Amino acid sequence: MTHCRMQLWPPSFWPRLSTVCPRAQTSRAFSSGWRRYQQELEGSVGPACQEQDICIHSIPAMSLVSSFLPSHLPSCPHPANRQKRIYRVPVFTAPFCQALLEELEHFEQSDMPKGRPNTMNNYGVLLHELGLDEPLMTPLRERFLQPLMALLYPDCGGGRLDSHRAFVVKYALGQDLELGCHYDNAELTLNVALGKVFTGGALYFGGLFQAPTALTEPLEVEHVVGQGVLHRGGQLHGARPLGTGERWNLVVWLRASAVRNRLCPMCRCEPDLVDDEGFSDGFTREEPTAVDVCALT
Ligand SMILES: O=C(O)CCC(=O)C(=O)O
Ligand SMILES: [Fe+2]
Repeated sequence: MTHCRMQLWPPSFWPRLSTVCPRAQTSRAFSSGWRRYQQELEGSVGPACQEQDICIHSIPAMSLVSSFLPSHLPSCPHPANRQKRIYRVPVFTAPFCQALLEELEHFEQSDMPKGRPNTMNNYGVLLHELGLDEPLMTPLRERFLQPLMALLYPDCGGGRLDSHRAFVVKYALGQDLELGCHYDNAELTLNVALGKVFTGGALYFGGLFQAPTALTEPLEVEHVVGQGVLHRGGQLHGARPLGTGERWNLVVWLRASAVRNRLCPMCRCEPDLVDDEGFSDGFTREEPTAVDVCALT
């Protein structure tokens, strides 16, 4: 893609990153961003990107396949299992996945402070730490996932998604290999395979955790690079052991405060809230409905 309207990293990050990621080793997207940054510093902004550059920061360049657009929805999501309401959808093109993987590896190798993606995975990247939450994940949720989820899961808050926790999980020999059976702190989840080359690691799905059924015959779903698997957060699932190679998947826990404010998806009780920053866990304090006293007679 040719668009490169936004910087890949907040400028304050870049001088440090350039030390840990020598330019020769950076991806085209990063290099073009770096070029642009240098030009801006010098006060002479030249052409933003080369034709072949892939910029992962702006929606037009996200390489989302056109079939993801709502107008194509009826034929787009492929039910991996109708009864379990698990769907497969194309999300990213292969070059986009490649560009994103390169950025993830640069970040992994850098000495930037890093949090764990979640309490279960030890390896991976939080998208907001990479600077990709606002420019990439929020538009992905608002413009692409919301209409899709509203159609597929109206009863789970699919039409009322208002926050997310987005992270990439990484599996490799000597690191995390598999993921035990769990449910997500999410009303709905998108899991997109980014690569690389690997064997094993299939996702498996059981019943809803609210109505546990034994995992005697779980549904196995193989990864396809660029494709996403959609499921309800409460659907019990896990990942089979990696055989060989490295597996990286983008996971977006989608949250609807209108649902979780009443029923916490983890403890199944009404939540007891404490103040926190950012999206936090996706709960909100609902203001009491205002009454227009002037209108009362
Ligand atoms: O390993 C995977 O791709 C699944 C990750 C997952 O289920 C999660 O992080 O909630
Ligand atoms: Fe999960």
